[in-house]
Amino acid sequence: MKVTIVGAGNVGATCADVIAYRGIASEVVLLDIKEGFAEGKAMDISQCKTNTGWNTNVTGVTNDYAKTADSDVVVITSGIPRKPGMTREELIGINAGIVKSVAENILKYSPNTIIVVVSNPMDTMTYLTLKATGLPKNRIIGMGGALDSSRFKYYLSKALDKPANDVSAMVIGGHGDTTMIPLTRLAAYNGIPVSEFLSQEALDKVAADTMVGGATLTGLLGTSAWYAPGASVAYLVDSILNDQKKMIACSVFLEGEYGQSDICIGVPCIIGKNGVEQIVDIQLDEKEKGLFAKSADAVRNMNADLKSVLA
Ligand SMILES: NC(=O)C1=CN([C@@H]2O[C@H](COP(=O)(O)OP(=O)(O)OC[C@H]3O[C@@H](n4cnc5c(N)ncnc54)[C@H](O)[C@@H]3O)[C@@H](O)[C@H]2O)C=CC1
Ligand SMILES: O=C([O-])CC(=O)C(=O)O
Repeated sequence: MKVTIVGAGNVGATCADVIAYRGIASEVVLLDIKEGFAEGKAMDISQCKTNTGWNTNVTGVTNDYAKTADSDVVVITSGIPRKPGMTREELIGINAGIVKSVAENILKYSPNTIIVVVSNPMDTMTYLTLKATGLPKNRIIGMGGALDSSRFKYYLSKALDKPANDVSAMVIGGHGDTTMIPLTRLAAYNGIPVSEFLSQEALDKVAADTMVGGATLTGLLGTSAWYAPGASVAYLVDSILNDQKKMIACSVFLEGEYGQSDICIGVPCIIGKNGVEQIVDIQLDEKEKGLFAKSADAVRNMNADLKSVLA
């Protein structure tokens, strides 16, 4: 199984590293526009092989799409990250052009691939990729919910003072500081609702911390996060390549689900060898429905800025 990762920066290289050492794919190609950069990252990652015991073939190329031919999955992480004080939405001006041209180049050599979009603003970049390529909706997946849900579980585990892997929880909606919807009502500690253990005030703080999880890290690091983002992409790619049919919150094209159409936004999906195999359309309560509609409005407003790129 072959995975191409476009953009060998912080997120792309981390994703390649996790895919390699976990043996998720047999071949990983890193592609970057910066001369020699992807080659260097691939070499550095490959020199881990003998001390960490894995065999994935990791190579790097400078803008040579021929080397990405016949990829089963392509991950797009190319573009700029935000700096402290910025929103993800402010990246659209530069990233839209990059994502569109990358998606078009990829399809020349991998017409049957499944594309995972990571570059921000991710929901809008996912919509752009779908519209620009005309690919069937099951083959375009935006990664955001897997990461946001892992942050939600992290903050819940801190509040509970219990292991994160004993917590089950999901974030849906847009991948933005104000558009994420942590589904607190459905979060559980070993099957028991977290409201049995935490006050409403504590739960509200967990949800608020989750929503600004990326901004908090950007403030601390000076650029946006990469370890959890890279691992979250690898988790999603694993479910596709190894047909695991995991339920993962992903940004996908909606046609009536959750009362929305003509938009890519985070909802629970079954992810397998065909990409998005099912959108899990659960019943939200009235408050959650309102939040989802508001989140969709914000994402749709952002999509309107794509007019010139899609013309
Ligand atoms: N969806 C999500 O959950 C997350 C999204 N992101 C987003 O992912 C993107 C990448 O973030 P980082 O890896 O931290 O940035 P980075 O700056 O470390 O890496 C980006 C790489 O893209 C390359 N690049 C730029 N234009 C290119 C092109 N036309 N073709 C090929 N490569 C190109 C750059 O040379 C650079 O190496 C950002 O837009 C960031 O906001 C980051 C974390 C999580
Ligand atoms: O915060 C950012 O800009 C990068 C990102 O999407 C995340 O880490 O959630």
